[in-house]
Amino acid sequence: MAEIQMALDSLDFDATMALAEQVAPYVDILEIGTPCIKYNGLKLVKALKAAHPDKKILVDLKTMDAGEYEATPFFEAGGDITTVLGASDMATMKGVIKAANANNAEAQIDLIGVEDKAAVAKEAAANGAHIIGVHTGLDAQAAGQTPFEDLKTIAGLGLNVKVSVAGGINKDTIQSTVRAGADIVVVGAAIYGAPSPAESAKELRALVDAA
Ligand SMILES: O=C([C@H](O)CO)[C@H](O)[C@H](O)COP(=O)(O)O
Repeated sequence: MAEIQMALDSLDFDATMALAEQVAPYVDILEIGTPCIKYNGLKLVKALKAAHPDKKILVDLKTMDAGEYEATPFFEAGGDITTVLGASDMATMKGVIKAANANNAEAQIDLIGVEDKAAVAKEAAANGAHIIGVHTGLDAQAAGQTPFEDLKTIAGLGLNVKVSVAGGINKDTIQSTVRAGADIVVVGAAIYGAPSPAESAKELRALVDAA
C-alpha cells in the first residue's frame, strides 16, 4: 500500500502545527518542507513528533554538504527521514545514510536538478539509500514540468529502495502515480490550497487506498 506524505510548506510555526493536526488522520508521513525547516529549525521537528508520535516525520533538509553532521541532530530530534540532494557528492549522501542507520531512520536521495537520474539512483541504492525521491520542484512546476516521465525511468530500474514522487500531485494524478510505481506520494499544494485541507486529504487517502 502506498504511503501519503503531506508537505507542510508554510513558514508559520503555529499554522504548520494546525495544518498537521487537520490532515494527520489521513496521511502517513508529515513533511517539514525546506523553507519551513530553514525558518523554524529543530524546535518544529520536536513539536511535530511530540504531537504525532504515530506518524513518520520527514525533514526536507535537501542537504548538499556535511551530510552526517547536518542530518544527525534532525534524526535525534525525532525525524524519521531526512533528504539529501542527489546532486551532492556521494560522500555526502553516504554521510546521511550513515546518520540514518545510526538512528534507526531513513535517508532519501532527492533527484531534483540531477541530469542523469538513473545513474545517481543506482549508485545511491548500491550505497544503502533507503528512498529515492523523484521530484519536480515548485519552480520547475511553474515552468510547466511534471515528475511523471522521471517516475517511469526510476521505477523501471527495479532497485531495492522505496520510490517517492513529488511535484504537483493532485486528485487527478495520484492514482496513476501509485500505479506507475510510487511507494510514497507527496502532496503539498493540492491539500494546503484546498478550501478544506482535511477533506482534500481524506479524498486523496480514499483514492490511494483504491488504486
Ligand atoms: O519539496 C517541495 C518543495 O521543494 C519545497 O520544499 C514540495 O513540498 C513538494 O514539491 C510537494 O509540494 P507540491 O508540489 O505542492 O505537491
